[in-house]
Amino acid sequence: MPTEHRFVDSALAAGDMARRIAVLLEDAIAARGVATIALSGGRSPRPVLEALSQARLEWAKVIVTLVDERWVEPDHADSNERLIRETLLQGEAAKARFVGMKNDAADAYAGQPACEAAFAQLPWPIDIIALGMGEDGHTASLFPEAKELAEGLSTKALTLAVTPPAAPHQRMSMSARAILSSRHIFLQISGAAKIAIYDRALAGGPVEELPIRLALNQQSVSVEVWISE
Ligand SMILES: O=C(O)[C@H](O)[C@@H](O)[C@H](O)[C@H](O)COP(=O)(O)O
Repeated sequence: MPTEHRFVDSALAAGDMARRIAVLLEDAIAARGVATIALSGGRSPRPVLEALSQARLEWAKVIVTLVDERWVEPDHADSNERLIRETLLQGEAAKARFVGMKNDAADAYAGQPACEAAFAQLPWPIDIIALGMGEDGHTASLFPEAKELAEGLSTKALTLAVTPPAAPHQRMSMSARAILSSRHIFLQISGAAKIAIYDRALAGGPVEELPIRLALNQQSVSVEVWISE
């Protein structure tokens, strides 16, 4: 059962999540000399990333990477790398090392081997994996109707290319194996529609129906959820 942090206001939830991330990054640096965090894209993370960017940490000892990426140039409006650079990697936090997913390959499928090689160099397990969730129950870029979903849930690889059934752009995504190769999973849930899907996911059922279940219905990695109306 995940640890839930409930707030009436998403801004308060974002500030609390950022503070908790900063504490765990500090603990990781104290314990191992380095801290790693993998971040999701989309709209929800922005206030968390802006708040985290203000944290007083030894940022040069932090590695920041992505849970997934849209296969677009890093200056594209939909790029998760662009989101991270614009919000988190500012000021002192710009000293962190960023390991992105997008490379020069023409498409995500051609780009996957180089991305996999780069991810294999990260110091696993990742200290914190920050997930979002769509209203279809997807997380990372593991979409319920994607043809690569079964691969994403079963592969030993850390990354895979995905063509979302409805969302724009090919994606590079962490696999379920990569997401569960972590010390802490954080999940942001906001709004009634997502809360209903979250509750349904918790009630159990096939992970293929609601891929967020890969994180919620397991006991090996601690899961904390920030829930706001
Ligand atoms: O690249 C992405 O879009 C994310 O990694 C994706 O999995 C996101 O977390 C959900 O789609 C929720 O997105 P919102 O926060 O915008 O609702």
